[in-house]
Amino acid sequence: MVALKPLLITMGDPAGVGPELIIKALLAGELDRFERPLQVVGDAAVLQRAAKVFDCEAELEQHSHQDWTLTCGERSLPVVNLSYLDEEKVEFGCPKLPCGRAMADYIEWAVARCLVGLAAGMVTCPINKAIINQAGVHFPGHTELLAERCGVEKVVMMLAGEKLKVSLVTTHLGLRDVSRVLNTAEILQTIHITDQSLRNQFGIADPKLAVLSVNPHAGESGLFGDEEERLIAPAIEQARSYGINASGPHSADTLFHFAAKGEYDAVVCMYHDQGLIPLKLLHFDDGVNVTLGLPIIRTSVDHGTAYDLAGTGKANTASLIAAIKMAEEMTK
Ligand SMILES: NC(=O)C1=CN([C@@H]2O[C@H](COP(=O)(O)OP(=O)(O)OC[C@H]3O[C@@H](n4cnc5c(N)ncnc54)[C@H](O)[C@@H]3O)[C@@H](O)[C@H]2O)C=CC1
Ligand SMILES: NCC(=O)COP(=O)(O)O
Repeated sequence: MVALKPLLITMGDPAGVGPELIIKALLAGELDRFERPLQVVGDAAVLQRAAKVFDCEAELEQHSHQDWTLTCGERSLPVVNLSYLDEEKVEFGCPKLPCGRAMADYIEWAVARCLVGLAAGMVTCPINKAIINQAGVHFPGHTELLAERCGVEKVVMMLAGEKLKVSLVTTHLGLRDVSRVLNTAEILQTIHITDQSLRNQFGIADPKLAVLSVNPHAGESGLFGDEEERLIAPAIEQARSYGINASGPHSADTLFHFAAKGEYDAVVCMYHDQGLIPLKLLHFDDGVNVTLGLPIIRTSVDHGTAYDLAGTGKANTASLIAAIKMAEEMTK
């Protein structure tokens, strides 16, 4: 039998909840349920320290320069060790510069491994976007970094839960810049990539997409802005001419009520918070962030570093588990 390629889990910010989520999921036996091997990409000593949060002694065994095994109780976890952070520099809940380079290195290693076909996909734990930038890695998030490393011009950030899926035309930028950068071509690409991914990766035969407006009341016939008539409606028209079942521009205030009842397979949103507020209202615990349009599989937790919880063991593992399950589904 051919050995299954591993799914890589990047540890995220060593000062955030990523390390303890991995350990908590491991101790709860959640990671045992996967047939496919999992490999953590991070810092073995930081993971060992995270085990102490759960009063669990974790042993480390080094096999080669990078390959380690972390054993907590009955369970073991292979770790690709990419950093040797000084414990004093990794205080729980206190993001620091040396962690910035380390968390970028975990992502870089994982994406390179996926691109050469040595891993089945990557699941990411949260990073601190400000700190990776301060460390000289100039990307606003995983999504943009991965697009660049994979040589893809347009990818789509989708946040997915059982009741609601949202995909975003614009991602990490200030609200005042949204209208300035919105354009018909990118709206159309977002609709197209969302449609293709729902068909090919989520197994939905004829996805029904709702495309949102950006202004109140869908612009009220131009009284509150003209992006709907000028930019969004032409994109929807073109998408429909390609056979995509897209409608809109819908008023964002009412549309989510119907989408959450199952009337749409996904909602195409114009900016980050437009989609993420309803998504997190419904799926705060178990939502998954998935990057559509990449040549590799990448899913992620839907939340951030949760510094207020780091070191308490209280952070919920449901989003990490859902992200691993989704990545596994996408390999099929
Ligand atoms: N994919 C990624 O790498 C993401 C990274 N971030 C980064 O995270 C940092 C903090 O961002 P915030 O806006 O504070 O969002 P956050 O998600 O870290 O925290 C917001 C609130 O949600 C709670 N929370 C988060 N995850 C939780 C979990 N697993 N279980 C229980 N409660 C949880 C936190 O305790 C906090 O009260 C920022 O630097 C941001 O850039 C934010 C979102 C995604
Ligand atoms: N709020 C979701 C988010 O910002 C995710 O960013 P990324 O690091 O996955 O690009």
